[in-house]
Amino acid sequence: MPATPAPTAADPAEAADAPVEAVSCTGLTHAFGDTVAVDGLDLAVRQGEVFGLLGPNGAGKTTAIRCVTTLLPVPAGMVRVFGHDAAKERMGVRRLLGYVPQQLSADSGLTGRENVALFARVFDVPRRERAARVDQALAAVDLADAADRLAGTYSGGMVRRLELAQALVSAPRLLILDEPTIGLDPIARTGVWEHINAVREATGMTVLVTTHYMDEADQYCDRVGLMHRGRVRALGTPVELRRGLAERQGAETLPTLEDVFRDIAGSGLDDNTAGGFRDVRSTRRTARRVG
Ligand SMILES: Nc1ncnc2c1ncn2[C@@H]1O[C@H](COP(=O)(O)OP(=O)(O)OP(=O)(O)O)[C@@H](O)[C@H]1O
Repeated sequence: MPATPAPTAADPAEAADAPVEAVSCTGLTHAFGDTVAVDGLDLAVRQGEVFGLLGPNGAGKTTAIRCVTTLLPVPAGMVRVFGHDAAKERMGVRRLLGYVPQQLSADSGLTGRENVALFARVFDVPRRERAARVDQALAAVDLADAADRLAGTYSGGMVRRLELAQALVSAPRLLILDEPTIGLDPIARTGVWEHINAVREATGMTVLVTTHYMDEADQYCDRVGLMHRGRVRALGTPVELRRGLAERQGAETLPTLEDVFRDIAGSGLDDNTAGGFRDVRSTRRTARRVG
């Protein structure tokens, strides 16, 4: 009796059943003048996962996610969000996502509640649902008690949680966070991640996050892509990547994710990234935001 062939990715039945990826980038390229920030990026983020895009300063992380959010055009290649073409269906894509950029998005002269309500209006949350949705978003990030204080009186961690509430008020299927914990103390960093995870578990939302903090990625991301010079150079769960390096090196103890990155980037880590993966520029931005 002939053996039943194993299904392959080319199997039309399986392809029809396969869930649409939350984010799919194919050959994405974006240049600023002579600087090629993203250079033929291939990336697939699965529905419901927390995916970490890691890499040193200038790797192209922010540029790539700005293409996914439609804030930057897609000059070459293809970007899809839940199957929608980011170049052709910009509004359709925007309705599916919440975005917390590195730059200031909370207004220090408004209360926490007013900040979130503003986003509810901008993102077309139906008028009769708005007050309840604003309350829910504030509660989800533990800011209900501080909701009527001016955001200018918030700590750095509270500001980041407020920005999270702004992104969550439209109930996005995909939450994109650019360096959500940069410049925060360890307790505030943990708080931000716990709130992201709680909302993800409650809603099944997909999370795409950029970070320099390899320890956070190790702890909180289901899968990571290590980006260097405009492309993802290694992809997998944190443990898979760490075990892979241990096998290559014949090491008895499990290396860290930072070791994996150093192995992949090798001598390509230049002066801009000396001293590890701390982002001085972003830290300054955060200092300005919360100062
Ligand atoms: N608006 C811009 N104009 C010109 N060059 C830019 C612009 N934005 C980014 N670049 C350049 O593109 C490259 C990739 O930058 P990008 O901000 O995407 O990297 P990143 O990985 O997010 O870095 P960081 O962690 O420092 O934010 C860098 O060389 C950067 O200087």
